[in-house]
Amino acid sequence: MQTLVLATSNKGKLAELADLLAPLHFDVQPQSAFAIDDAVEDGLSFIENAILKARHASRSSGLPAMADDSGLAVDALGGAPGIYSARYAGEHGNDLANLTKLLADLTEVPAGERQAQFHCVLAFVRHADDPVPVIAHGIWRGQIAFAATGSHGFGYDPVFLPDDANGSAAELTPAEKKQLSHRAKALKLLLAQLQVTA
Ligand SMILES: O=c1nc[nH]c2c1ncn2[C@H]1C[C@H](O)[C@@H](COP(=O)(O)OP(=O)(O)OP(=O)(O)O)O1
Ligand SMILES: [Mg+2]
Repeated sequence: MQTLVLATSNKGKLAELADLLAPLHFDVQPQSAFAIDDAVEDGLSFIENAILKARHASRSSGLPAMADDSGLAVDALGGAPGIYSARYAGEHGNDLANLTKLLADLTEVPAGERQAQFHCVLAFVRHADDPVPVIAHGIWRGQIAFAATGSHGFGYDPVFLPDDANGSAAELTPAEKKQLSHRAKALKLLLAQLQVTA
C-alpha cells in the first residue's frame, strides 16, 4: 500500500482529508508522524504555498506528500483574508480571534454584499524535487454571517453560510460538509488527475 504524507498541522484539515481519503488504498500518515516542522509559507498564492508545504514534508519524510493550502476570500474586503486567513488577527491559527476580526471588519457591510468563497488548493508531489506537482483547486461559495453559529468543523466555519446549505458550515455534520466543501471538490479533482479510484 502506498504511503501518503499529509503535509498539514491543522487538525481540522487533517480529520477531513483523512476521512475523504479513507475509502482509498493509501496508508495515510500525518506529517506529525515524521516530526516534520511547519514549512515557511511565503508564497503569494494558495498554489505556491501548497507546493512549498508538500515539498517540505516530502523532503523530510522521503515519501510522497499532499498539502492543502486554503482560506477564505471575502468580496467586500477585496479578497482578504485570502492566503493570510490563518493569521488574519495576528496569531497563527487562532480561529476564534480570526473569525471575530472578520465579523468586526464587516459590521458595516449589509446583507447581500457579504459574498465570500472558501478556496482549497491541494498539491501532490511524488518526491521532494518533483518537477510536476499535481495541483487541484476547489471553491465553495457563500456569505459571511453577522454572528457565529454551530460547533462542527474548524476555522471560519461558524461564520460561513454556504449558498448550498441552510445555516453555517459549522452547523453541518462532517458527513454533510464533505459533500459540499472546497476541500472535497479539490480532492475529487486531484484524484481524477492521479487516476485514483475508490
Ligand atoms: O474548511 C474550512 N473551514 C473553515 N476554515 C477553513 C477551512 N479551510 C480553510 N480554512 C481556514 C482555516 C485557516 O485560517 C486557513 C487555512 O490556512 P492554511 O495555512 O492553509 O492552514 P494552516 O496554517 O491552518 O495549516 P497547515 O498550513 O499546516 O496546513 O483557512
Ligand atoms: Mg499554514
